[in-house]
Amino acid sequence: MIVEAHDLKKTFTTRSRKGPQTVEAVRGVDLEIAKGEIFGVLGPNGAGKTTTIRMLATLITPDAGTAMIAGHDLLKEPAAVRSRLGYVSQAGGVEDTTTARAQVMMAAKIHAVADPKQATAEVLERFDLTEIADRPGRTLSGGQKRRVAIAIGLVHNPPLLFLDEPTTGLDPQNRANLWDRIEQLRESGTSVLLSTHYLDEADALCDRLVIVDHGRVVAEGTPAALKREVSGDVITLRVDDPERAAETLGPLARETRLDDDLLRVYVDDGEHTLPALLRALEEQGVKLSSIALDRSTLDDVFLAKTGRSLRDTGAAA
Ligand SMILES: Nc1ncnc2c1ncn2[C@@H]1O[C@H](COP(=O)(O)OP(=O)(O)OP(=O)(O)O)[C@@H](O)[C@H]1O
Repeated sequence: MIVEAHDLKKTFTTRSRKGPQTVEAVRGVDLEIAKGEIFGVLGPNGAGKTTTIRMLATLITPDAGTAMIAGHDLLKEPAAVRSRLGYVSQAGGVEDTTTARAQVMMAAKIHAVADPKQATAEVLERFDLTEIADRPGRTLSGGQKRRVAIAIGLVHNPPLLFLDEPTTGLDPQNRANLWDRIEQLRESGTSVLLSTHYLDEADALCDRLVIVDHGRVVAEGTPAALKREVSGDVITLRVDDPERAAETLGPLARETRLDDDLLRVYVDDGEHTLPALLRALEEQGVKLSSIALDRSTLDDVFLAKTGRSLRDTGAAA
């Protein structure tokens, strides 16, 4: 394991007009990241993803808990931990006035890289940034800035990279480009801890992930295992009498869930359950206005674990 974190906790206290207010941002998180894997932390806004990553990156001190990172104790050997990881914040951390090259070079010097000039040139080339390397940060596109931020995080060649919501705000093309680059990191042996509120990103990129909500891990596993655990397929129906439909279909399903006027029916094999399900509804005189069959998604996992949809929490999917 390159990261083994146990029972991490962090509470923030802020002053407001009503007096001090406390927010339990992280309430006991366990994480185990194997060498060479892309590990995801998926959750809605405010779930505690950034706080968790910042604790593991030595940027804030946990109130409780322990972690070993690349063989070093987070609390006792923070400098050793810091030298073994790259951290790319949500905002990106690219300055407006300095050139991309100067910013990467500065990071190389801070990390006491043996040949900073050479290491800078190499990492810029690796991220297709050589051509724009001598332009100031403010002239770069969103996608280029994100790549510069990753180059800054990787210039000292750490075995572990933390990416906090790396694709938020990027257009689909730049997002796809960054996904490819993150996958290349895995191929080169770098372990990646990635936070995201995008379901498709977690599903496409992560070897394993945790789903966090309100500062706690609510599910953990490979995307496929998590989806299997919830159920194979989901049949989503809009009907005139959802309660009666749910009662009728209960015996045919692993589980039924009513979400406003949408009825979700979780079954092992949707294709073969569908005819029986339609017959049952017809026999009961329930009128159907729409029906859809989907393979289950990580949102179904989130819904099953928390009782709400990740799409409804304000996080785009
Ligand atoms: N420095 C701080 N002071 C006070 N409260 C904080 C601080 N940092 C985070 N919080 C609160 O802790 C909770 C968790 O925040 P965090 O940024 O870790 O969530 P997140 O999952 O990364 O969310 P997002 O997807 O919006 O970045 C939120 O309620 C947030 O307002």
